[in-house]
Amino acid sequence: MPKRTIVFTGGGSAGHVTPNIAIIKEIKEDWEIFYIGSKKGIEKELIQKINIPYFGINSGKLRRYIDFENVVDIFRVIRGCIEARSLLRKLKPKLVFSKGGFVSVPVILAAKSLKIPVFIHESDITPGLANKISQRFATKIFSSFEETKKFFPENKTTVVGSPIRKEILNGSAANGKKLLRYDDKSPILTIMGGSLGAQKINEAVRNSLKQLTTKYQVVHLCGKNNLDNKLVKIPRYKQYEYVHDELADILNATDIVITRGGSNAIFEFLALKIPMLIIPLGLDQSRGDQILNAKAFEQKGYSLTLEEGNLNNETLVEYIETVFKNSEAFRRNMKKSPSGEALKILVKEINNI
Ligand SMILES: CC(=O)N[C@H]1[C@@H](OP(=O)(O)OP(=O)(O)OC[C@H]2O[C@@H](n3ccc(=O)[nH]c3=O)[C@H](O)[C@@H]2O)O[C@H](CO)[C@@H](O)[C@@H]1O
Repeated sequence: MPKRTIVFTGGGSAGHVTPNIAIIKEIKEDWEIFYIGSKKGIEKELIQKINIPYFGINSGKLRRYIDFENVVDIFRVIRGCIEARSLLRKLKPKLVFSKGGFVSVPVILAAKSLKIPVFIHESDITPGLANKISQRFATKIFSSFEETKKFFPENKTTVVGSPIRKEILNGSAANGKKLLRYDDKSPILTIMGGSLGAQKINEAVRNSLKQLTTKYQVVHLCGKNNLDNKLVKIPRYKQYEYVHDELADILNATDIVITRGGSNAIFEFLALKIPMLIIPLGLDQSRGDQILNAKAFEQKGYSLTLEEGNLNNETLVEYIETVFKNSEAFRRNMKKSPSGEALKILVKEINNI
């Protein structure tokens, strides 16, 4: 029997791509898979790395306010819709699966116009603008957080959790330590500033390196173009722009983490039971979704939150100390969290279409 065809979309940041990758890896034996993303976004590199045919379309950044760029972007979105429609007519998918991000909007509009069913997944507590627009065209909506349900029509929304790439759960701590050339004696502290890095966290970490490296062996995932060559010789400090296959081993070797409040990252740390200090992106740079993600995790006793407005060298060291002291309690709470079935549920829903 010929394989059915599915088109995935989503991009702009890794958080709108890695859950798609988790699903793609599970269904690739049974489905013909294509990806529609932007021409230059991070999704292009991530998807080509797993050998899935990739189509780049025009897409405009969606903003909540009106300015000249916005007007130009409306034309880009229209061009994107035309391109997506012509691709979908050619590929004839049974389903479009979207993880959100602005590139997904033209794809979903095109799918709707061709009567192709659309599933969307929202990772954050409050929906992003793309998913807010897309929800009315979606056949089914899935979310990571229970709290998200109220933003979507009840009859088509299901809370499933966050689909996590299986390899993340199957890493080896021993291989991670070998890769880092770190020993078993001091705890390993990993810093992940979101897939695009995080300037303010990078600065605070680098200004506190003396204190941090005295106690911890530090791994700093600092984002593209954020390496600091002056620091390469510092003992017990390793920096990477972005890690791919090595991430699973590094995380499995990690004792404690400093992270942005990006939903996928924090659900991965939860699945691996790594105590977190979450420094969410502030309201000046986002709609505040990470602050809510962080609060929800803190309330459940998985993490501590340090708001970016209060971030400096002293508070960073002080808060990380508190997380370290409470690691056992955090781990105990994380062990009680509902087990991650998201991937299994989504694969089943896709196969049942
Ligand atoms: C600035 C911005 O808009 N951030 C949003 C974006 O974050 P961002 O793209 O940072 O998203 P997440 O933290 O959710 O996910 C990052 C993903 O990248 C992976 N990773 C990261 C670093 C690395 O070196 N290797 C690697 O594989 C992580 O394992 C994770 O799977 O999408 C999230 C999910 O909608 C939102 O919660 C964030 O608010």
